[in-house]
Amino acid sequence: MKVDGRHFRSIWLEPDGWSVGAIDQRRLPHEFVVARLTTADEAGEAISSMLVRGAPLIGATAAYGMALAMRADASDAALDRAGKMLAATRPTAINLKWAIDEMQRALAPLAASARAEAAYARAREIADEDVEINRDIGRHGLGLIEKIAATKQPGEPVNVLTHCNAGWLATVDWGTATSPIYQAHDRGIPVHVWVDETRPRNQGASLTAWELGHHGVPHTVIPDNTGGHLMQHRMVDLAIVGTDRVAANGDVCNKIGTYLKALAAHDNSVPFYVALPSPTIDFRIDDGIRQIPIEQRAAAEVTHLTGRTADGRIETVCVVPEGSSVANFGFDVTPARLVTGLITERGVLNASRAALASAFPERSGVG
Ligand SMILES: CSC[C@H]1O[C@H](OP(=O)(O)O)[C@H](O)[C@@H]1O
Repeated sequence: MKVDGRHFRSIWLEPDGWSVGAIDQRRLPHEFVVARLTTADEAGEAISSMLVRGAPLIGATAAYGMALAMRADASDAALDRAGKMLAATRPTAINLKWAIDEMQRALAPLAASARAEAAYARAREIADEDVEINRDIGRHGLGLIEKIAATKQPGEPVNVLTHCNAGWLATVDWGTATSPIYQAHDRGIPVHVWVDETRPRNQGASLTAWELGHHGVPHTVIPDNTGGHLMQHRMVDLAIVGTDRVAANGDVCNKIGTYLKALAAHDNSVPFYVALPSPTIDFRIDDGIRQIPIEQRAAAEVTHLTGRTADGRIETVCVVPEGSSVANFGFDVTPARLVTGLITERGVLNASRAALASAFPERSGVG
């Protein structure tokens, strides 16, 4: 997407042909800083520290991490070691495992001498495929927005609520939940986005708002607990969120708080859509609530806030009393029955095993 007139992806191969550039998302929205990854360990640290985050982007970063590993040491042991190290960075987004499996499938049969070049080629393919997939997600989701826009008065916006950041910063480009929004906006359809701040890391307030602002999309940042009130007062036409893993039965794992939004949407008959690329589907499991591992992150993400002071200094402050216990569950699982539809690169599907298997037969046979 464009930032101040320049086109960016969230991650890219540098002109040197081997090192990897990435936007340091921990510094947004106040500082636009680009990081340069030169080793597999740096790629792993970028994922663990959330320098990069978002299921598809985590996968693309791991793919480039495998390429960086092969550049340094293309032995079987190094291939195995890099895969294990990167897979251990974060447990919930299945795109990470998918990308590592894809890379190992491409590299294992090759002679060590051929692995580095092949690794970079496959990593670039994974990144480019993500862009195309997300563009198609946007095209299918656009139809949903267009249908609602047809019921509005001229100039009256379609009000979309989203949670966390499932924008172009969470992917290589376009985003998943934001792709339909960008495509509607770019076609002149009035849209307005309610942006859940999304505690504790505030990916909505600091990333989604930043993205939408740079793209000129009208939006309003709201405290996480506001969505139900807005839905009760018919101020939300539909919700579109992203996801880190979808179980074969259509259960959806996403940033903590998504389940509560889905409950409020169900109670107010607000359509609740989940946008996802097919690598996010985990056909190996069919009970998301019991089987998807939920990452628990550091207490400091809850107890401390980082922001910019009025005189421009970046500061971190504590907002919780010493001695209080803290729980920081990163994700929750929304049961398929609360999901109106899954917006994928192959169309808008029911949140069901039959619909997922029919749309992605080549993947549903995964043992
Ligand atoms: C397009 S996937 C976005 C998905 O990933 C985010 O999690 P995190 O920021 O912790 O990587 C969040 O669940 C988003 O919906």
